[in-house]
Amino acid sequence: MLRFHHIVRVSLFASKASTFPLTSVSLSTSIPKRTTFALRSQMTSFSSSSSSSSSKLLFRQLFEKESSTYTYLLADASHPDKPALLIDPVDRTVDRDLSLIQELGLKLVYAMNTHVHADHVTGTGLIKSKVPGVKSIISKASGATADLFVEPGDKVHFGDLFLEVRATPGHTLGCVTYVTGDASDQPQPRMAFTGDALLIRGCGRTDFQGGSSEQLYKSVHSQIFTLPKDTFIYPAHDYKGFSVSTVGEEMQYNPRLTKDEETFKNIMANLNLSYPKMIDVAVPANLVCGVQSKVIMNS
Ligand SMILES: N[C@@H](CCC(=O)N[C@@H](CSS)C(=O)NCC(=O)O)C(=O)O
Repeated sequence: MLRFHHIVRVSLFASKASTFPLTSVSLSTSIPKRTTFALRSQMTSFSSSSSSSSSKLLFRQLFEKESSTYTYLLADASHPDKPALLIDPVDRTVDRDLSLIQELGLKLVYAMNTHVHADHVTGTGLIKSKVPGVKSIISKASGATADLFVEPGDKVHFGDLFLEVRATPGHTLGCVTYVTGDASDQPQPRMAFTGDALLIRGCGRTDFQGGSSEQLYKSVHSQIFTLPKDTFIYPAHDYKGFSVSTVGEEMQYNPRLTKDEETFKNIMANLNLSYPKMIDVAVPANLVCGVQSKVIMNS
């Protein structure tokens, strides 16, 4: 048995208000080496034969229908602690998500956001109040408060698995994409949780919260379209009935991002979308990772 230190990030910042004063976060646990990964998505399983015992990614895509938001549950199911994380939880579906986590025998470690959402209140604050010890994570560039801040290149470890952080601003200033690790012992194909930067056959709007069509175009082309073509795309929203795509598919068929930059900017300047109904509630609440959501919703 090897003793591993699961370092979330060597230079990870804890917020001033955090009760988590470490500059690096470690789960020190005895874990075996692994050979096999099983991706429990709707469509894929895979294996790696690089070492001598097994490790499994447990993966669930969850949907919140009022805001058409996807929440993602990932866990290292082969680790004794079954550490898990949620990406982009929604306040309305926190109880559903926590019940599932309990039923699956997982230990929720992180509640993460890809960005400060404008259309719904994050579930992060509620989760923290219901599950002591869970740490909230968001990008430093978001300007939001959280327990832990990530920056481009950081790795978020859960058990033997990890997510890499890529900066994908443009929809908002602080948007990041979380990508499963680039290593032989990590799930293959890789998976990219793109938030609102890249949607399936679409992309996030760029008309508020520091949005910029120029920046979004560069983000997607330099940080997402450079991933292997078989990388799965898992967005934060879908309004058309899609659930998953791939980098190769979006490079070929995305009606906005396949265009040249000038055409893209023109498309984005003429979307004429009305503002999200909840923007005035959601943005202030999400800037504090949803910890005020109950107060705001009840007042
Ligand atoms: N009608 C919805 C908001 C829909 C919307 O604006 N979605 C955003 C992502 S959430 S801020 C977006 O970027 N859409 C891109 C697109 O092309 O639709 C509501 O009122 O909440």
